[in-house]
Amino acid sequence: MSNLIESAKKAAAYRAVDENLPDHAKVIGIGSGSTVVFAAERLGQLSNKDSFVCIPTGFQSRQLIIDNGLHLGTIEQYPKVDIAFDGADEVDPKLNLIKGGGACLFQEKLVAQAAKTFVVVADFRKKSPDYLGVSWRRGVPIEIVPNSYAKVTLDLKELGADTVILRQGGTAKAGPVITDNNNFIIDADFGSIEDPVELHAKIKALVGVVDTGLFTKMTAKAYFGEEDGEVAVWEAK
Ligand SMILES: O=C(CO)[C@H](O)[C@H](O)COP(=O)(O)O
Repeated sequence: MSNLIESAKKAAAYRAVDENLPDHAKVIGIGSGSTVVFAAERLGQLSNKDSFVCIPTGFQSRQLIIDNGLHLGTIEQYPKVDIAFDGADEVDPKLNLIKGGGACLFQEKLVAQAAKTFVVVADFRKKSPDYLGVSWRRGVPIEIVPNSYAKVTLDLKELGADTVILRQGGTAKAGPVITDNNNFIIDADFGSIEDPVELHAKIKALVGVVDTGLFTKMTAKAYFGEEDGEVAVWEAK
């Protein structure tokens, strides 16, 4: 199973890069997670890789850029990104996303929103048949300023979350996960999300919230590596 999933991720990422990289691209965003590893690998194989800079979305992503011999830039230097590639935890048919499973959502959203074209790479498990929150059952990741966690927890329950969990480092760290921006992550389960735009707006309005893992109206295409080796492409309508 794990080989199958790795092959699916690789097939989706390679095809997404091959089909979407504009000839003139000078600034390319690189997301975080295990699937975008293959997008960075593919970019590193290009003969013209000295002609563009790559903008990371966190520590892991910066390492990917360096390890693949790509030129590293920052979003402060390059606030206009030609195209960005990133993974997702769940994708609905309207190309709304849940992201932040790897706790990198704020910088991922910053780069995605700065990008002219935002392309998702994923394996078949990330597709939702209708709404977000159906196949990804761990809740919506929300980055918060640390000392707001108790208040934001109460606020999220008032907004209707069934469970609100401050994400812990587990065996890797005693206490909460600290993001690349020195913040905390809350995972709030709202069940099936019929209107992610409205839910995002309500959560984002809470004092203490930096951003949510609901990415709406920003994805142009999503590439899914399938179990049979094929790649499915969903496009924004
Ligand atoms: O949002 C993310 C990190 O914050 C990742 O892009 C998302 O979790 C998908 O990761 P993977 O490709 O490993 O499934």
